[in-house]
Amino acid sequence: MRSIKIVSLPGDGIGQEVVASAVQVIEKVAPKFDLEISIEEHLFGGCSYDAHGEMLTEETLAACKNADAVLLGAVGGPKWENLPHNKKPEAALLKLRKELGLYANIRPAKVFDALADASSLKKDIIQGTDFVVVRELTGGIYFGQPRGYDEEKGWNTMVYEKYEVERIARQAFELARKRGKKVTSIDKANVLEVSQFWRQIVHEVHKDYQDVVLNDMYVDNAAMQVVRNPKQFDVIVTSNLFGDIISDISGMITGSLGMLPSASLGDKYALYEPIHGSAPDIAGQNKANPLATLASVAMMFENTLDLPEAGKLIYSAIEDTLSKGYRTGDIKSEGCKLASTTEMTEQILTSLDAVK
Ligand SMILES: NC(=O)c1ccc[n+]([C@@H]2O[C@H](COP(=O)([O-])OP(=O)(O)OC[C@H]3O[C@@H](n4cnc5c(N)ncnc54)[C@H](O)[C@@H]3O)[C@@H](O)[C@H]2O)c1
Ligand SMILES: CC(C)[C@H](C(=O)O)[C@@H](O)C(=O)O
Ligand SMILES: [Mg+2]
Repeated sequence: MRSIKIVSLPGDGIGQEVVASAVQVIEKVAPKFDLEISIEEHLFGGCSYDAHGEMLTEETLAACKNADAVLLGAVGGPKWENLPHNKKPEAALLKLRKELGLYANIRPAKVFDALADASSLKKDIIQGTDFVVVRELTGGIYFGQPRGYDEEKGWNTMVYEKYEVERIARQAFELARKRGKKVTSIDKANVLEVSQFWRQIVHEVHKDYQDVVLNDMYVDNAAMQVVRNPKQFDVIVTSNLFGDIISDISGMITGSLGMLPSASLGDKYALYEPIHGSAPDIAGQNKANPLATLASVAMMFENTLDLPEAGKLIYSAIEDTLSKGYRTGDIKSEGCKLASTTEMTEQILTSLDAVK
């Protein structure tokens, strides 16, 4: 039996609810693949601040560095919104990503067949959509210096070093090789020098991947193209801020933000998290869609634990549950069986035993 240690960071708001669901699924799947998984929960974000006066304690950080993989819910919420900028839960999330060197954020946007009518967009536009946003996660305007604001002005700096663009471009080309062999690099090279630089480096890296088609797209057009014709995309590679925005837009394709998982990968560590936030508007009401987090767990089994079959099993259970008509409120449609977070989880657990 293989022993695996996972650190879970439920965080704030619905983070607590969706990670509770994920823990049950991990515990159900692990024995099927001869895994002994220990899940160690730590405080992170606003809840950690309330308990310890710090959003990310040294202890939590050390635990993450000592784990095979980290599973995160979400952080933030109105309670901590008025703290100084660098003390907010969101700043702690950036610190965690930086400390763990998680430069590649892989955000798949795949439309489940059963949900082709959950989006307000036309079914023939979204059905069959399957692309991945490869978002640079530890650089760009999120981290550039100088940054700050005073009474007269506010400022941030968007910087990319050559090695940062090279390594994220390689991730995207490697991924495209395993998929549809097409990369779209999204930038704002018509205005920003940093984007011109980005484009130049991506094209240099492309010389090593001539079997993959590369095209460039400006971010404003890309935002429109993602909802106009999402099937044109295979792998999207882009900077930290543009990737944040483009991936949330994908929520319109998949039916909800609650359907979008992610893997944040570096050379040493891996963290898995849904792309959505703590959803204060529905927190504590047992309404959150756990499927983005469960799909993140599937990615964890596929990547870090090298068990693609376990990942597939979770995806099949999601497909099965959706095809039986179970839906949380965010993806509900006429005639569906409206389910709470816990009911959805129970259905997934049942499906995990039923599907192959
Ligand atoms: N990774 C993270 O920890 C993360 C990501 C995004 C936002 N945030 C933080 O979360 C807080 C709230 O941010 P926001 O409201 O802009 O974005 P959000 O993603 O929390 O919510 C946006 C909308 O989507 C809905 N939604 C999101 N996830 C859902 C789910 N799983 N099931 C059903 N509905 C879901 C919410 O109810 C809300 O209406 C902020 O403090 C923000 O900074 C954290
Ligand atoms: C909360 C925030 C710092 C974060 C980001 O912008 O990266 C979130 O929006 C995300 O997409 O994970
Ligand atoms: Mg975001």
